[in-house]
Amino acid sequence: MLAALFCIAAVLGFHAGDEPYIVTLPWYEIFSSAARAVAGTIHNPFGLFGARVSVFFIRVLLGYPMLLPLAGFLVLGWRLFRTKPLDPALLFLVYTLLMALDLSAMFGLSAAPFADVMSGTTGRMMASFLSTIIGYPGAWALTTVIGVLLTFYMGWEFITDTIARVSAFFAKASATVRMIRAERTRKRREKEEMQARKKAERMAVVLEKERKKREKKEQRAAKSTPPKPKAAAVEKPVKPPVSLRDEEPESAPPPPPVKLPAIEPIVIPAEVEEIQAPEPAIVRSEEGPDMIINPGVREAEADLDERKLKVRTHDHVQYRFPSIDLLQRPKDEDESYDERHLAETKDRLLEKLRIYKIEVIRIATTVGPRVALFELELAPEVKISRIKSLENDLAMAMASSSGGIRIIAPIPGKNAIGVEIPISKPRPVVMRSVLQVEKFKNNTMALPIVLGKSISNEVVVDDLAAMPHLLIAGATGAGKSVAINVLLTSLLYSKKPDEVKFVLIDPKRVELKPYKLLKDHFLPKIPGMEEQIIVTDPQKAVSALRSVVREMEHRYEMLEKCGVRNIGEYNRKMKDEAMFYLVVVVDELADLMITAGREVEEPITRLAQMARAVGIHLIVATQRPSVDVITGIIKANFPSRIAFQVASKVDSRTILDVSGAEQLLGSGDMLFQSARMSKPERIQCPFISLTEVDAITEFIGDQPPLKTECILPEPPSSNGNGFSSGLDQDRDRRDAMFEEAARLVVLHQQASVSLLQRRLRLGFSRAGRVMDQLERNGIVSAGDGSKPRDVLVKNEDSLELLLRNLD
Ligand SMILES: Nc1ncnc2c1ncn2[C@@H]1O[C@H](COP(=O)(O)OP(=O)(O)OP(=O)(O)O)[C@@H](O)[C@H]1O
Repeated sequence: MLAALFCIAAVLGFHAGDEPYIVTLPWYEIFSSAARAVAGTIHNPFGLFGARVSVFFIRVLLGYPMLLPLAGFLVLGWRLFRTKPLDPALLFLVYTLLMALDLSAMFGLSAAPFADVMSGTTGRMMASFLSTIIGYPGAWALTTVIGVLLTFYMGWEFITDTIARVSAFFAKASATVRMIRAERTRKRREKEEMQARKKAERMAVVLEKERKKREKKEQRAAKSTPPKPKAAAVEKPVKPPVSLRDEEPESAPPPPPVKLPAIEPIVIPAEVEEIQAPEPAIVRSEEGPDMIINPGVREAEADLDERKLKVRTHDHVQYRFPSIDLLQRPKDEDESYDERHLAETKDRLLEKLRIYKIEVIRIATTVGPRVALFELELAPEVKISRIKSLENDLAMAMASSSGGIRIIAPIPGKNAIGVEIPISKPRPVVMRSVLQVEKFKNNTMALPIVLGKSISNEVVVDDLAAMPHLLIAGATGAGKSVAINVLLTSLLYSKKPDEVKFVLIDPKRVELKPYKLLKDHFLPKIPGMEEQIIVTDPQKAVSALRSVVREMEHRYEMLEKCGVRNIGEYNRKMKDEAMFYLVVVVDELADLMITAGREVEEPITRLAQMARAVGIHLIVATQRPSVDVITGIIKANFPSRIAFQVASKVDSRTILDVSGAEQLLGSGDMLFQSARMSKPERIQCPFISLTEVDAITEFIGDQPPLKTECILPEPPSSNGNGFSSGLDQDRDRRDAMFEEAARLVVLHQQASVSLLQRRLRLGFSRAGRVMDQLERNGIVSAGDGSKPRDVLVKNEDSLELLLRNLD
């Protein structure tokens, strides 16, 4: 590589002025005293030797086209240095050599002034030979055709690949710059919003002070008015116009007019005037405090198609990520809200609170995709416990025919209550809009999944690997299947087929059908159930789950051997033998629990308890949120849960431990609870249609399959639960590829899982198992972290003897 680099630099440093000295200086005299005498006059930056090399390449060989094969050598050296497979680099080297010959012959045919440095003696000789035999036009035609054919058949892939890499590099760089800019804008906007909010608060205080001052003046004025004997009622102080404490019964007669001193105009400080800027909007109110409408989060958008779409898998298959254009654009991008409806709702809320004698000093609202959250800050003397006891009454009092009202009392850490109320003009959330954000495009999560949009319109993206398992429950038709499609689609848009695999269990037989098309890319095979790409039979589902448990046990052994604690560390250490993540999706746990009960609960619990560290994660959905399906033990091991609309408070408690899901609106309106959240968060799940799912799966299914098959371990027989005993049986049973693998490692005297993967086209797990069997049978040494194993059998004869004895 260094030699190629030096030659390229020397050729680029070629200077015609050096020629007279060099032609008289043969190679063997380069270190002589005569050479030293001319050294001072050499122009080439690499001295005498550089000049000698450049003259040789340019004058004697092929001229400047020699740079092409030199670049070919450079690529070859680089791949050697990185210990990567050499086949593509060798092909490129042959291509560059042939192209250099062809180009220098072409330049040899031309009469251009620079033709001599572009063709060299060899090029000119080829040109004169060709023109003598087939004439000038014939020679031109032949060299052109050869050049085109060579490029088309040998160099095209490399050229397009290089262009793609370069453009991906620039796209990444520009995305980073855009992200930094967006981040700065976001921070600035946040700061402005914070300032505006503070100003609004200050304004509220100023207004409150002015109001109190006015009240006092009015009271003083009323007192100083001489009493009129026949009009005792007028002695009553005038009630302040704005207060929730204003508890005068509606039937009371209006106070008679009193001549009040002229009210001083309220001087609004300059800074308060600024608040009337559009963000945040303020809804003025004649009764009760003004309402601030929070602007909500504006997500930084990003074009997902600008990332590198064409990638290579570990087994060197080209894979293309699905384009964002397979997803439909939102029909209506109108982000406006109905301010009148908000003001009316706020008035209704205050009216109800007034009945309970609760004073509100500040109101703010955030308008989400389907509901608005009203945050009501209470006067300091109002006790939170009182609010808690009123929670149900308030919900009933505000109840609308469509439901959807949820009370959060108190909002964690605040003396405020939150009331979520459906808005009159819902804003649909579609899959495309939640994927086209910086947050998703530039995420560094192991398994990024989009959950939807929060009430503040923030796109919620979480890492399934950190969750580490997800339970989804809700009544039929509430949006579970759409949510599962959303989760799987998020992973398909961000992960390559060698990074993640799915085991799909669908007792309902219809929901996950479209994913059949992913069989050559994302779905591993399970021995004994090859015909069931998506597992639909409950008994087979048990076997599939047991097979995953085996895989988990096997992965633990691999981590132990490598001396690491989790998949992240393992993949960092064993880059070429990285483990893929495995996501197990069960759509309808109830159907499985009814037919297989304990048999299914056991592997699910085992996986939920242990599989996190080895990159196996569960997504389990059910439409029956009852305790016989979501048992205590399952619940305890699924700290992250999603509840869609359910029929009763009891169901909501079964899923989330709190009520609230019974008040949801359906159609993707959900509550998400994770281990790190104190209260569930309301999120609108994006919508993705079956047509879109079909388009994505067809797009992936049409691509060339991976070379290595991914096969999970054979599940233990269904008699008894013997997971660990199954492991011992597996030790005794040798893989069908065992002998072939043994011959391969002995022939190459090299033992690595990636060699078995590549040469025998085995999946990662299976290759790992075969390697373990080779170790147990004394063919290779035990693995020691990242150090390669030794091959203990030194020749093929000894191996054949050993194999015969094994049988
Ligand atoms: N996120 C969403 N946005 C808009 N509409 C939705 C959303 N999710 C679901 N829907 C609507 O609700 C319908 C039913 O959704 P889905 O099939 O996901 O329900 P489900 O909970 O899986 O029902 P089941 O348990 O019967 O399979 C969808 O066809 C769609 O019209």
